[in-house]
Amino acid sequence: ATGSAAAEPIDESDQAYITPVTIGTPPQTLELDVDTGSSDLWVFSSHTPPSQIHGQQIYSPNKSSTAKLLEGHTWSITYGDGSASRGNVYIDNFTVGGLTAEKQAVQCAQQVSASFTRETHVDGLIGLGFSTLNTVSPKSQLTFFDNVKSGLDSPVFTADLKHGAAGTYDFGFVDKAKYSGEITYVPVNPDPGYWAFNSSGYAIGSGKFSASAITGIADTGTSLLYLPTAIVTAYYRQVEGATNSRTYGGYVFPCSSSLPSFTFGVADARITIPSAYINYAPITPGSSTCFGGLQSSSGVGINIFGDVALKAAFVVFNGGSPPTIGWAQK
Ligand SMILES: Cc1nn(C)c(C)c1CC(=O)Nc1ccccn1
Repeated sequence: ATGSAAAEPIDESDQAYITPVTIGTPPQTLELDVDTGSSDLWVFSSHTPPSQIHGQQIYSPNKSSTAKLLEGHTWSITYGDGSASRGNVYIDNFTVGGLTAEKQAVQCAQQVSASFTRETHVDGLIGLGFSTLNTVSPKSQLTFFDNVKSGLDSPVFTADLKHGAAGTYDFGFVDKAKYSGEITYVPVNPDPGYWAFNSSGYAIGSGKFSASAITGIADTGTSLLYLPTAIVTAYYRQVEGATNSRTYGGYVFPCSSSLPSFTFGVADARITIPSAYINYAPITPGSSTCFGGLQSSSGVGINIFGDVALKAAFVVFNGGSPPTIGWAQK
């Protein structure tokens, strides 16, 4: 089997991408944020306090004839940026891009933090990290990918995210039409539960490539690219008027500044992020001060190749044994 689903940016800065899914019988449609940086599939639901719902679509298990409460199980997750959610668990049919997991654990939110409430277009997350990270207790649950993997033509899913346009998540196949040149595969360390890999170095604009092993995670659920401070300060030294703002929590610069591109290595391959992707967004709508799409990972604790990096490439998440990750230009 194979599947293919759209990944729509929720706003003009591609802060997140949403993918339509259906849950239960009759099917209830929600739009979820595919997140390779976590492994919980959770949704706004009929169990979410109305005061915490601000335009999101909800899943009502009591309206699904195939929903079954997973008795005595709860979940609670806190993301690196401090956002959080928690709740109970139902088992139901879950379909993405024409692919159905019959008995998918659908985690219903009974509490979401303010930043999730503010994100009106995001009805929940589909965690596609390794199932070891799943927070359901007392028995942890499998991700959608792990539930459908054995039935896929190939045990893979791919991300083709775009800047300001709809991209796709494909399951079970690698679409040659979506990339140029070759895909370079590198090992993944599944132990932390993330798609962790080593980048081979970086270059700023047309500068020389600096070889250095940078361990990071490929995280579709994080907007920006977070790298070591030394790399980030070297980058913004080339940006007129850039400063590291404590007020805004990162590097900002005049929106009119011209920015260099940023290239990262994957083994001997090179992925170049166009400068436009690094001019991420005005700090507040209409401001002439812009926030950078490349920020330091020192406050994060881990290097994160988020959407700013991912949308410059075609990425293969290979769930075979051993797992690997493939990067191609497009
Ligand atoms: C932005 C950020 N800061 N720090 C410290 C980390 C670890 C992140 C990444 C992050 O939290 N991603 C996220 C947030 C919500 C849902 C899914 N993924």
